[in-house]
Amino acid sequence: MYDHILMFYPKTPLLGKPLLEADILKVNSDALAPLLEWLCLTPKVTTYRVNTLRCSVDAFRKKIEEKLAARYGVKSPRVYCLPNIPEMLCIDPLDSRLTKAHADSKLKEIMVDSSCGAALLRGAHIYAPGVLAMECNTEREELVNVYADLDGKCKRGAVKRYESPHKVFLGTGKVLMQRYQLFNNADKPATGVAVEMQSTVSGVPSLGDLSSEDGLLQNLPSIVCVRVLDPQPGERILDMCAAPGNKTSHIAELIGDGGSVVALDNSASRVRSMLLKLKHYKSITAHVFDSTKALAPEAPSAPFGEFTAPPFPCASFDRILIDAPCSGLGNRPQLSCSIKQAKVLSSYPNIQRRLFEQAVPLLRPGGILVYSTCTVTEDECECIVAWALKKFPELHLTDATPRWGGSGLPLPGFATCKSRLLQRFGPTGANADTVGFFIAKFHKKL
Ligand SMILES: C[S@@+](CC[C@H](N)C(=O)[O-])C[C@H]1O[C@@H](n2cnc3c(N)ncnc32)[C@H](O)[C@@H]1O
Repeated sequence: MYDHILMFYPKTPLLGKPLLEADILKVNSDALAPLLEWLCLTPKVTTYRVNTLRCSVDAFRKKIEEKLAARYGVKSPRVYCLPNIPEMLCIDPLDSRLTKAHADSKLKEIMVDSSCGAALLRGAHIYAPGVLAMECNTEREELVNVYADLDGKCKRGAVKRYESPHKVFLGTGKVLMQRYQLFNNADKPATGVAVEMQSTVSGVPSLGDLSSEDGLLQNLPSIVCVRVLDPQPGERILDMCAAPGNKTSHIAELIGDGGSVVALDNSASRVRSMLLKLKHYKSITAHVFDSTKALAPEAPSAPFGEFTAPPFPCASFDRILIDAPCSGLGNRPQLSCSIKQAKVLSSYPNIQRRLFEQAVPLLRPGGILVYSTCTVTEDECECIVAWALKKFPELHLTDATPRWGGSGLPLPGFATCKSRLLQRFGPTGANADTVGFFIAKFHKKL
């Protein structure tokens, strides 16, 4: 798919860390190399979720099409909906003639860090803090080659061209801020768009983030995840790890803002910004709270209106989402992974299991529990499901539909018919070129 990129492009986000790589898929080790290479590549399709409480999908589609037409004219890519998820809009990549495969030797260079590089491959422009280095005498409006520094060794503000075997060409951009604006004032770091991307090697249109109260730039599996939860009007729904609230708002929209959505997160700053973002939704209440303590086991069960804050009595909720804290290794493109130690990876299953231990009694018999992660490790995905089914005989695994991902990976002692009920977004089996993600759906027996 990327054979037109002749220069260095990473084949693993964990360059030089083979032991960490091996921890990702311990059982399905044959699938590791293609998975790592896939993680380095950019998903081609961009997705927005329309807030259907405020705006019609057609009206939001029109806004996107106008932006695309202003930028790309008749060569604008297609904007379309998918079956089963009418609130989602997809934007195709650009015609391959508009993608930039090679650096132009006549242009100067700028360097960005790998996370900024990943964002621009997905259509972002370059904000001032993302620029690591810009060559001397680079003028405003000048076109430059943009490279990412995968080693993390390029010095901020460097004047000379940065040379490294691990710098990767990402595309060309138009300079909007010069060196003196970017690097000369340590007391007041520059903000705003520093380089407007013109074309990238990924072919994803460089539109920046068009999110507003009417629509949100959101990865396809995150949208599918709330559709799998399938919230219904009037229900009591718990979102145990809610910030920044992107799935919480989707839940509220699907129930027509008529029901009760309780959003918990243990990060006070993240809950503060979530509250600001979600203030227009009547159905949502948010609390700074450690969800591993969300259950009040001794509390007598009570009508829902009688308990307004956590911890909650048993059987308080009709549906629960555990969108768990995880290693985040499903992020794409990952040019270089920030996790350096195996012990960081191995810390997540512990908290994921503790969240489950609270969620199961909090769910009413007959209720629905969805477990999701934005990662690809067996330990945080299929192994957690296998553990939960053993530990909680009252849980019954059900089909995670609508289905856009592939099946779960096989594990010894875990029946294939069960793996097929899971949704894993990876390099194989999925019907969408998107980020890595995992979804499991459980029904609590009556
Ligand atoms: C994957 S993010 C959630 C993303 C969110 N569901 C969304 O779609 O916008 C995981 C969240 O879990 C929160 N978290 C981590 N440990 C937690 C705990 N013990 N209790 C509650 N939230 C926790 C983190 O602060 C983080 O915001």
